[in-house]
Amino acid sequence: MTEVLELADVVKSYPGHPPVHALAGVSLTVHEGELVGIVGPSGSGKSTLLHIIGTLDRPSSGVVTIGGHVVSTMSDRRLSAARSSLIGFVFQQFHLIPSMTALDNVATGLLYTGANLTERRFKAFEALQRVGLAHRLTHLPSELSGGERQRVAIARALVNKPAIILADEPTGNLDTHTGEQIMGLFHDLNAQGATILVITHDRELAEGLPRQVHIRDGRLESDSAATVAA
Ligand SMILES: Nc1ncnc2c1ncn2[C@@H]1O[C@H](COP(=O)(O)OP(=O)(O)OP(=O)(O)O)[C@@H](O)[C@H]1O
Repeated sequence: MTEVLELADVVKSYPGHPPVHALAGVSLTVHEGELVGIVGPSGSGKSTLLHIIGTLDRPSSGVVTIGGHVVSTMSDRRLSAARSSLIGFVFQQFHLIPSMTALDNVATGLLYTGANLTERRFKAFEALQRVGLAHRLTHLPSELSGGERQRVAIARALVNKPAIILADEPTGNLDTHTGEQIMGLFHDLNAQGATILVITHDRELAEGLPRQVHIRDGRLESDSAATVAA
């Protein structure tokens, strides 16, 4: 199986008296085609891990490899160019552009690829089809339900076929039923081959995922994949 993500002894410390070790030596391997929940209580280090896996921040020490690229030492310029092919982000608050149609919101996921507008819109259309929103292309975010907004955000995340889809509390802003539909969509996309990491404080949500990694006090507390393998 191909390794898509590897964290090797990742430490992230914030200066202070005393310093805070938000990540205190995290090692984790995720293979292509996995659907993994990273679960932990408030203050456990989830956001810090999200920023580091998402290449938005760098570890104090340790190595992060995504899709075969060592991103922890990559220059900012190369990272900016590569990020959308490495990571597709899905956030709790959707983060759509209010003045843009669903189609153009998704097409923004291809802005740094060099594709022209026609190509970007065509790929955006295909991505919206994959999330079941081919009938909502010209709607603005304000004309969509919460679940539909999150589907647009998921289409934007996957439009450039990133190595990993990284979802931060993706159901946190949705009612229970809609949240279950969004998790169902992640399962479908995963069955089609997408590698997906869901970061959440919600143990129940994580229990519905094939692999769960628990984090506490900046350390991996347990990994269901390791339990199965042991
Ligand atoms: N910029 C920062 N400077 C100093 N300490 C920080 C900084 N960011 C996070 N921390 C500390 O690092 C630890 C982990 O924080 P982090 O935000 O990663 O946890 P979390 O699991 O995402 O929490 P929550 O679910 O409440 O957002 C906490 O003790 C936090 O106070």
